Amino acid sequence: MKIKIGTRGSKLALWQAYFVQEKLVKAGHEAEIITIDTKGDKILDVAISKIGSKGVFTEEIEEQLASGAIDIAVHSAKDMQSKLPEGFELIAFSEREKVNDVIVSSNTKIDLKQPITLGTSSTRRIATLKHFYPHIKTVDIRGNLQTRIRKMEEGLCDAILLAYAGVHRMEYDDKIVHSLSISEFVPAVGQGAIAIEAHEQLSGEKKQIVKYAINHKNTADCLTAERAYLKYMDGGCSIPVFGLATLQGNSIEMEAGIISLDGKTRISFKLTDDVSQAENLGILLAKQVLNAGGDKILKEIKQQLNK
Ligand SMILES: NCc1[nH]cc(CCC(=O)O)c1CC(=O)O
Repeated sequence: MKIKIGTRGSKLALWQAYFVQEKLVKAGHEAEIITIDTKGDKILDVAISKIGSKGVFTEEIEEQLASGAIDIAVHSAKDMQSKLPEGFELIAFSEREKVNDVIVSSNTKIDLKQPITLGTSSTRRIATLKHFYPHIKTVDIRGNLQTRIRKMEEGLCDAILLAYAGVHRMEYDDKIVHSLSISEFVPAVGQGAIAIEAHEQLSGEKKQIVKYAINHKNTADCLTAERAYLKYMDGGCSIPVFGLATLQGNSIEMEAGIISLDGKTRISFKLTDDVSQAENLGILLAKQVLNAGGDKILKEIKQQLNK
């Protein structure tokens, strides 16, 4: 069976598409990669949070899924909205990479205790820095990893704050000067995992092939909890919420929360349950976070981002 894989054309997106292609080929199938340009790839001079996060990297790809021009689309799970448009679903998640954030720099002496300037466009990272490292300045930085590193070396900032997964996949491990702790920088929902999106019209046979070749059950269970949290919080990737689930045997533990944009208020809870309750766990955490003042933070953030 031949599977047509759609992907954005960025280096990281292509790495992920080749990774999926290789798994399908190893499972005995043919797999072709088709690259698709999206709004998010074309608009490079505006912070994503200001374009409006809704589907900037997915709209054009979903058109191709709906028409059947491609069978599946490969995405970073982190970039996927919590509510997909009608007719689309995530049918598999690959085994997750290390989930932490890292500091990348050409200067090995970067010291987080100093008042340095870090490049990042993520509201979660900016708010987390304001909370734990208020003396650090941040500057908006866009573009792929290669572009960001060039901007840093040209003097825009001292270092960049990124997900380990992307840095590692792009083979920039030697520029990592710090690994950030996941107790302070709790990652974004889905960080480090690759998601496979399909349209409901995809044949059952192709869906099975893809699930069998790609899906990693532990990762999928964790992502079920995390994405239920994100959905209940009504958040996309531009809201400073975080959520990380981990599995130990049949027990799933999840930490989730939200930080106000000024970094002053950080709400976080941890819960554990049986893995069969993954979705409920995410919803329960969202209810706790909202009740503890997360609802107010969310409202403020939505007002600020809409300005
Ligand atoms: N927000 C963009 C994005 N989407 C996925 C990754 C890296 C791979 C991953 O986290 O799964 C990145 C870059 C980053 O946040 O540093």
